[in-house]
Amino acid sequence: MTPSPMDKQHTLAIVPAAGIGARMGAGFPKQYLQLGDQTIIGQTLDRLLSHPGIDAVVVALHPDDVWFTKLPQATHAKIRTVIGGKERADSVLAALDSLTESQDVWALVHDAARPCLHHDDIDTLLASRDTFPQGAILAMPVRDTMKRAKANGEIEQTVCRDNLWHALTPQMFPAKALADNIRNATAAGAVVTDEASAMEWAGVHPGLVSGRADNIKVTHPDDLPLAELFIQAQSQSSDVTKLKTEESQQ
Ligand SMILES: Nc1ccn([C@@H]2O[C@H](COP(=O)(O)OP(=O)(O)OP(=O)(O)O)[C@@H](O)[C@H]2O)c(=O)n1
Ligand SMILES: C[C@](O)(CO)[C@H](O)COP(=O)(O)O
Repeated sequence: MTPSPMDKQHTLAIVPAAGIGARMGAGFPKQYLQLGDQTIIGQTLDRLLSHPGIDAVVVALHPDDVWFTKLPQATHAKIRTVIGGKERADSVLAALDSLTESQDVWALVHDAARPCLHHDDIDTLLASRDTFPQGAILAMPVRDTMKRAKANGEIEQTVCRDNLWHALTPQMFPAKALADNIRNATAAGAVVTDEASAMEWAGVHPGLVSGRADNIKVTHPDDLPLAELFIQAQSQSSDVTKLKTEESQQ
């Protein structure tokens, strides 16, 4: 049953963090690369742990992970950990299956590799439950002309970009429905690269919630300096906001 939009929404963040970061080529999992004054996953967890609308954070870790316990966030009272799986969907499902809450809860799934998540985006997604009780995802409309490539590297065709969006995370759904649909979709051999894919497989049409362009996924080496710039810009903006608030209170 979908939790009522009017009830206090018990919301758990799920952070798939069991990947090895092959495309980054760092020699260790990219979520433990330095970003600003933290690791990438440390930035991500701080943003989730500090949001008042998130009641707990379940992190799915690689079975051979030796880094997580060294993080300052590892001992936070709101943090739980599980062992992830072979694919991202398996890691998300492992986290969902670990939930012991008796009441219906919402799962807000966010990639560890998206460290620039802004509280404004979390606010907007949480608020979307009244509009999209079936669940919704943060996303960004495609801005560029889209091309499909041929195997030889030439353009095969231009793809119509009308109503095309980039799926981001967090993606938020009723936890039980999400678990059931990931389990059934993957068992049926469906390609499940995000939570919405599993819900769509079950005939659900999740909502699209426009998100910030700085919510990038750190995937390749050239994503890291960009994430650094976004983290610095957000920090300076937050400092300016704090100053303005202090000035207005004087
Ligand atoms: N079996 C997996 C694979 C990925 N992830 C997580 O899913 C998020 C998005 O995946 P991606 O950016 O592809 O990370 P990696 O799988 O580590 O990257 P690569 O594909 O380059 O190995 C990451 O936070 C990653 O840790 C996971 O929890 N379990
Ligand atoms: C979930 C996701 O970030 C939405 O864009 C994306 O599908 C993750 O893909 P990846 O290949 O696991 O990084």
